[in-house]
Amino acid sequence: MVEAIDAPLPPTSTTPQVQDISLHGDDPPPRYIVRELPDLSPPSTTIPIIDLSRLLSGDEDGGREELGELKAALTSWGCFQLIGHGIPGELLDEVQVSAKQFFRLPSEEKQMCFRPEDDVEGYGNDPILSDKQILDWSDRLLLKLVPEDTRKLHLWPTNPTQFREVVSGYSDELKRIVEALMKAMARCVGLEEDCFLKQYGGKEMMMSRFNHYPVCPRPDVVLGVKAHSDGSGVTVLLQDDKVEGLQILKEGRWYGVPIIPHALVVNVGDQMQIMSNEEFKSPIHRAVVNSERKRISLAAPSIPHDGNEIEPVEGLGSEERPRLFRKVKYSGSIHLHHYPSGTRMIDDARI
Ligand SMILES: O=C(O)CCC(=O)C(=O)O
Ligand SMILES: [Fe+2]
Repeated sequence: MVEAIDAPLPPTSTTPQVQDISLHGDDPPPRYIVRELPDLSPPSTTIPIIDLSRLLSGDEDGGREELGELKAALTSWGCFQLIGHGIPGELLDEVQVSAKQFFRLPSEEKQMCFRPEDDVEGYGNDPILSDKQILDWSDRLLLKLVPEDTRKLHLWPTNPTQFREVVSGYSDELKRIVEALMKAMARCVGLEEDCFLKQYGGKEMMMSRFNHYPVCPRPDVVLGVKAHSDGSGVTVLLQDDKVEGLQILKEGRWYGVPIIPHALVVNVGDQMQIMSNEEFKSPIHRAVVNSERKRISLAAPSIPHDGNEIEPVEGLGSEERPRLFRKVKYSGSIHLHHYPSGTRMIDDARI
């Protein structure tokens, strides 16, 4: 993780896109060299696999068994591979292809999507908040998906032409899945199924972060995304269908997460760790890069509406396990402040 930052500086647009640095095949500039060198081939692990269609089969044996598996996954790894989610494989393939086509365009053609100086949405590299910050070897396109009427469509790619339709279709599917998962997460620890969703106040937000990791001649000294936990309630990640790179930290060791075709990687975020009084873990994870093949991923964090207050739900604290967090007001800018410095908003919320 990077060192704590000093007072934040305004983002600057003068740093080149990683894609452009990568085109020349030069070694990464010093700003990208991490202090803690990544292990490029850690043990691969089968993180738990959860079947959503079984989870939704109610009180039948399969449903109950799957709820037990879900609880085990959330309390141990804080993440799992989701299968049986009902999203057609062709749609997932189209999302991958559309993202790859967009990233492949030369910088001039992505101009209309460039992140404005005063915004977090749009296309750009790791936002720079401090001179000391070590930069991620990735470019990203950040777009709000939900609420639909707050989408900044002027930053959404028009090339490739199918991008908007495909991503909107995927967003509708994600909304359905996230709602079903939030309810199942409550049920698996014996709570009212709406208890987590209620804290979203009916005004949830879902972002999309398209990550592009260009090839790097020195993957051993950079990170695509530095070690972090997500600031979300839950995040649904569509991994590249061919190139691995996601790693998860468990009990002090990094594990590589293998690709399961058309499965989605779901992880608990800090908000859910707070709401569940730390029953569920928000895992530390990172992405490594590759000297031969570029990689993409699409993370969709689902978060309470800016300004919503969240706290551990009633029924999870006990004498042995007192309430661990105070009530906190969530704001997207809190997470953005913490991410570059490698610190966690969740630690500020601890009692
Ligand atoms: O690319 C990946 O596999 C991980 C991306 C990620 O963790 C994120 O965007 O929050
Ligand atoms: Fe993440």
